[in-house]
Amino acid sequence: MESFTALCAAAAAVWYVVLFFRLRRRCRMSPPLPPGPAGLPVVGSLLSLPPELHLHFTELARTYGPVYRIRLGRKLAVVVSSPALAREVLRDNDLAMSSRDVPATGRLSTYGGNDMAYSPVGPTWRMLRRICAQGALSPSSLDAGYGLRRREVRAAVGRLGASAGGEVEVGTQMFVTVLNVITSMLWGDALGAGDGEDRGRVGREFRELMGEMSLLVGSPNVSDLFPALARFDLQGMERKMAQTVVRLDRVFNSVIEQKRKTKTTKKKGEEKDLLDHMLKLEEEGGDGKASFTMAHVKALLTDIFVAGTETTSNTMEWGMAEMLLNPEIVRLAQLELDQVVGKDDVVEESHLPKLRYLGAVVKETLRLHPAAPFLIPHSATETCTIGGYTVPKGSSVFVNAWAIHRDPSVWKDPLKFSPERFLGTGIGLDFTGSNFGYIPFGSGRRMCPGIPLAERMATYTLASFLHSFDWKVPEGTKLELSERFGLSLKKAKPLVAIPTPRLHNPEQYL
Ligand code: HEM
Repeated sequence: MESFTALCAAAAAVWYVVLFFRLRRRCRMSPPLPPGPAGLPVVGSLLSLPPELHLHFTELARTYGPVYRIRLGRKLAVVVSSPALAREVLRDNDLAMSSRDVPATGRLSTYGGNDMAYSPVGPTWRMLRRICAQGALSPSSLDAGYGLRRREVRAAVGRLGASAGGEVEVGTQMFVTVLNVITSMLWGDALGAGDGEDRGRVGREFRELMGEMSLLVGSPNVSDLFPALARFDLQGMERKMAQTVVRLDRVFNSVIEQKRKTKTTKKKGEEKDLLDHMLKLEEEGGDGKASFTMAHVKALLTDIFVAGTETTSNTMEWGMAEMLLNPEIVRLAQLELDQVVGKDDVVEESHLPKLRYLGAVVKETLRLHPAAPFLIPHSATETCTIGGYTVPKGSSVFVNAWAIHRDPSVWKDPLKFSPERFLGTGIGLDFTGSNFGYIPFGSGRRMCPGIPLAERMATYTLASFLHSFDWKVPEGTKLELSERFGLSLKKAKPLVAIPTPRLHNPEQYL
């Protein structure tokens, strides 16, 4: 017995020695963690986070370099801020980095993470992307939907024409236009399709709702950083999100009920919208590879609203603000419009490919004001090496597009708003995500599926607003460009401007 005990002790000792050397070798072999602020015990750097997170994360890169780590409660976050490192995350390690943490607020807004943005890569996510890519966002559907976009943009020009000479909140006008285009695309009718005043009211309410959602999803929440405390909802963010979701859910239920009532009256072959397709798929239970439930229907609707409306309308508001600060750019854009469209006609989407200067204005706007400054943060499903450092499995990975787009080693005179930089032959200076110095829509498998719609809507609406009106800021108002951080970066102070008709024929404003 004694010899057996001695044998076990000797075996355990050998095992410990082997384990010790193995671990030491592994530690020597695996690269270190990225550098970063030490932070406090337990909370890490949580208490030093200011509201404008994009500025803070960009500042930290000046101290710790283009890849650094920051501990936020129990969560390790890695922030990358250079094109080469963005490429390593989004292309070289695309699959391992293609997941996302679902924040507690996001779980509520997406009916349990049943949407596209928070689904892990797999059959459900593929089905949701296919519904968009082959459905409402396919080139043929977008071409077929031009009539709806035209109707909404012309209605917006009409509304502005009616308030000509008075002050208008440009962002609200943009938002209502985008919202109505998207609702028409989703379920065939504009939201608040009553008179102009009603539309304005509903649009404002919906904008508040989307703004609230994007702020709640985009802001740090103790529940995510200390999961053990999640049930206390210490910041009240889940409670607020639940209230917002109830309001949105009411809208969805009434539209779905209406759809079901009119389904029987729809003739065979009659144009179907995205909700028709989704409800059919829901009745069938899925595509054979993944199930599709009412939670998926509502979650995908929410995704498209949250990801599609504020991002696009904020981009247009930033574009107008930058132009109003640079009258020469307005002059050049209007000159191009007068040459391509003429003053006796109205802008059509078919003009857009010829509006190269305005296209460059939109690209430059998305460079200086990327709607999603950190993209939608990714999460590592495997331990990876990025920039020579270890990024452990489970880390959140922030690609700081905002910093990359303002990096002086990537862009000449980066803070200057200069559409001309997109007129040359710059390689990959488009929205495909192939040039990692310019990634307003991300890159890789999780990149934005809404690019074709966003590009058309932003350029078409800006073109119509600039072609139809001269714009000025009210007397005594100082136009400035401060930002408010959220899931979508918006202007801290809404842009207020005065439109004056510049076309002679009143019918062009009907
Ligand atoms: C100017 C407008 C827009 C900008 C700047 C923008 C930007 C982005 C970015 C940066 C991402 C994340 C990419 C990543 O994490 O790698 C994203 C994802 C997404 N966007 Fe957009 N977007 C815009 C408009 C739209 C529109 C109009 C729609 C829908 C109609 C849309 C739907 C989505 C969805 C569903 C995702 C999640 C995709 C996934 O995870 O697979 N976006 N967008």
